[in-house]
Amino acid sequence: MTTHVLEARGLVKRYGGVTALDGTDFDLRAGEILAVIGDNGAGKSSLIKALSGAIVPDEGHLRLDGELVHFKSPIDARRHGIETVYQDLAVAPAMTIAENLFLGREILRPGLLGKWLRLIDKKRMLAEAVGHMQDLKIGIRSMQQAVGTLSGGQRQGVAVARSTAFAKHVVILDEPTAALGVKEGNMVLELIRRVRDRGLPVILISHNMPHVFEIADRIHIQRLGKRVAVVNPKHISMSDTVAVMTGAKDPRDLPELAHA
Ligand SMILES: Nc1ncnc2c1ncn2[C@@H]1O[C@H](COP(=O)(O)OP(=O)(O)OP(=O)(O)O)[C@@H](O)[C@H]1O
Repeated sequence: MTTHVLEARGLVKRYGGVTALDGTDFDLRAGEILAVIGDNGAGKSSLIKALSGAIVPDEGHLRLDGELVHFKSPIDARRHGIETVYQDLAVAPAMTIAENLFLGREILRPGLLGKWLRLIDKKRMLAEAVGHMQDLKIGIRSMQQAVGTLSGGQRQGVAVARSTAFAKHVVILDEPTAALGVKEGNMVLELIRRVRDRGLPVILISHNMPHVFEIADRIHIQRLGKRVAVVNPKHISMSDTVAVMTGAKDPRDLPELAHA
C-alpha cells in the first residue's frame, strides 16, 4: 500500500459566485516531488492555500499521515510540520541570512535573570544556519550577508533552506524558479532534489513544463477546480500533459502507463 503523507478529499472553496475548488482530491506520497500544474484559474493556489492553512475549505477534509487535520491558519499547518515558500518570498532584505532563517522562530537562551529574561542566542542561530545551508549545499560566503544583497537564486535558496529547517512533514514551493535565469533556476531545481533526497516530500507548483518534467516524480493536473489526472512524467509527453491540462485531451484516452 502506498503511504500518503498528505491527502485531501472533496475540497470545495467558493469565493462568492466563483468556485475555486470544486471537490478536488489530492495525494502526496512519502519521498516524492509532486508537481501541481494547471491553467490560470484552475485552482492551484487555492489548493495549496487549503493544504497550508491559508484558507479554510468550505467542504472536504485533509489527512496528514492518515490522521484527520483541520488547519485554521498557516501557523496551525506549520505546527504540523508543513512549510510553504510563496512566490513573493517572505524574506527580510535588510536582515542577514542567519537572521532570516530563524525569523519569527529565534532560538533563545537564558539571560542574566535566568528564565525570566531570555535573550536571542545569535551564536547558536549562526551555527545552525551554517549547518542548514551546508546540508543543502547552498554556497554562500558569509551568513552575515544581508539577504537583499544576494542574487535571486541565492535568495530562493535561503527561503527553501528556511522552510526545510522547520518542515517535519511537507515542503510546499510556489513557483520557486519563476523569476530566475537558467543557471539559477537549475541551481534551485538541484536544491529541491536534495530536499527530497533528505526525506522531505515536496509539492511544487509550476507553470514551467521543462522544469516540471525534469524534476517531478508525479504530476497532479488541476483543471476547473478539480484534479483531473495524476501522470507519470516518464511515460507521458509534455504535449499530452498540456492537452489534458487545457481540456483538449480526455485523461481517459491516455495509455494506462501514463497514469501515476
Ligand atoms: N480571494 C479571492 N476572491 C475571489 N475569487 C478568487 C479569490 N482567490 C481565487 N479566486 C478565483 O478562484 C479561481 C481559482 O483561482 P486560483 O488562484 O486558485 O487559481 P490558480 O490555478 O492558482 O491560477 P493562476 O495560475 O492564475 O495563479 C479563479 O477564478 C480566481 O479568480
